[in-house]
Amino acid sequence: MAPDQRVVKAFKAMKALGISHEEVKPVLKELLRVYDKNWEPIEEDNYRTLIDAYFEFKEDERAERERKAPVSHDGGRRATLKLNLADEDDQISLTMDNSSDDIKMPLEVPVHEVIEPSRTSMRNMKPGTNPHESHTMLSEVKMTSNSLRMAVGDTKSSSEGLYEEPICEPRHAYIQRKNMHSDHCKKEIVKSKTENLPQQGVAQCQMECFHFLNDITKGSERVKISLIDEIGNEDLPKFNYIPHNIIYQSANVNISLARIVDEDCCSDCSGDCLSLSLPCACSQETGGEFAYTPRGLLKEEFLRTCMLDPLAHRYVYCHDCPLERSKNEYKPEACKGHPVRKFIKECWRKCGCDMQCGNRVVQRGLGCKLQVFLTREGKGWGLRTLEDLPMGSFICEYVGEILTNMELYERIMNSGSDERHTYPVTLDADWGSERVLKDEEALCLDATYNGNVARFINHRCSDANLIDIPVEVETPDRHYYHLAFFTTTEVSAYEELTWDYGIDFDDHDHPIQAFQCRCGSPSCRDKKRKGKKTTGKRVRELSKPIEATEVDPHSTTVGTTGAKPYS
Ligand SMILES: C[S@@+](CC[C@H](N)C(=O)[O-])C[C@H]1O[C@@H](n2cnc3c(N)ncnc32)[C@H](O)[C@@H]1O
Repeated sequence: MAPDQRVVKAFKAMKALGISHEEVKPVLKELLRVYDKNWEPIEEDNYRTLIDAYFEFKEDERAERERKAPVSHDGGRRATLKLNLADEDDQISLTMDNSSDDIKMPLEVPVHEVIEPSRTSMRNMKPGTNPHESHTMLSEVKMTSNSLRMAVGDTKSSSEGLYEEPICEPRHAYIQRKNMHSDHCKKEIVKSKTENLPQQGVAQCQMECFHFLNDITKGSERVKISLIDEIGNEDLPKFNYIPHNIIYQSANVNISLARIVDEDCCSDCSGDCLSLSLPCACSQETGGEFAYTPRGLLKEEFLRTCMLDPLAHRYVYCHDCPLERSKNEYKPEACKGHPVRKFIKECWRKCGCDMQCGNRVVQRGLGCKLQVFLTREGKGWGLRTLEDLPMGSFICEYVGEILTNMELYERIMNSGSDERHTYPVTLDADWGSERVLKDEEALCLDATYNGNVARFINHRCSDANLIDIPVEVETPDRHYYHLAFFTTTEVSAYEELTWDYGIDFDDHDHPIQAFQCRCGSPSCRDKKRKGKKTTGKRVRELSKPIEATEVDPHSTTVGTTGAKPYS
């Protein structure tokens, strides 16, 4: 029988990646079965689906081997197979003569369509580098993650409708290193993906980038987020991607329907609450008007109020501050103050409207095309948009482990001094209205070990293009809320997304050491330390602790947009 040219082409594309057709065959067969013999989704994007499926199959095979091994380090089963390749029945037959490797390729396969190995990555390999280094690096993270998996609202937002997969189970990033030459010279194959790159840039990227990961989210978000290193000399980030916050241990987060009273939701609504002539109960938090426009953007007026100069915020001062307690349980210092912040309240599960309701923006998850990239200014990895964004666009939430401040303090104290910490955020936007908070109610988010894409957002003093806003998504309890990033201005494609962490570079008492700021802002607050060795600690803090419940802090020194990292 004459070979099916589509099969031949698919094998050829995979062979260019060093994958033999014997290895590809079962994967292709299963894909054809899943897609009901429809080749289009398989051929799309230079066989992207096939490549993904192949690596996933390999990964799962490896996991299965590990599972069957007598000693298992991760103590449990790994991700279930996306494709059921164990099924030996040949439901789809591939009309390809696989007795020979010498496939007669159709001439029309354009060379540039084949995903090629990176040519420059060799230069980047240090002597003695383990060819599976990046693979291992990401595996290591996996082993620590399971014990922390008490998910809060941990459901997968989207899976393109094809497969069900456990969202928190880590999967290897799509980067493979292989021995390519008989002289054992190690050469890296970067399985580049085209999705987030302009077409003409794809081939260039494949030639020139040192690392390219197709999707750091492991399929757990609605959109893929790639990672690209065009510079070299930086290890791949070590962390476990989670799309939703996870309780680490002691945090008290009560997400029960019983907590939501009828007045706090719109059970009588249906469809889209934004289309109502009279806004429903869910708009009360924002003064009887929804915070979002029908296009899903934050209303300019609301945004401007949130962007007020930090000095214009009202501050509350606790009588018994949990933050100070976490630093010194027996002799806590006086409260340094917490800004009173505006909240967005989205419709929640008891509401009658549907998921497409315009008042459900943050809870629908990521929607923009984003990319993690290695910055040229020496800030490490950063986050950029791959599309033009209007002002008020929702970017992502800050997702991490929910810790009590006590737990965070201990974690920081126990971590090595050379460990790069992402900046945790304290969820103190409404501490003033609560009674004295118990330790398990004084919470923060830490994305250092488990987090989402927000952990890559770098700091920029004063004129950052993102702002973080507290959002009630599923509980009226204000000691736990979501923190969402929105653009404060129009942002062009390929611009870095930044956020003002609220660092006081003069604070030397904070447990997390400050970095030397390379934000490049004309209003950089770290100017005086430029060129000096950094020894200071970071944090936003007020200089004037007052033992009162609520104070106007105009006379205090503050450097924050509000939701500051641990302070
Ligand atoms: C939340 S992480 C951001 C992602 C980080 N760049 C990375 O590679 O994972 C915070 C860390 O990024 C670096 N960073 C962020 N903003 C910076 C800035 N403006 N200047 C220098 N380093 C910065 C610091 O090392 C800081 O500890």
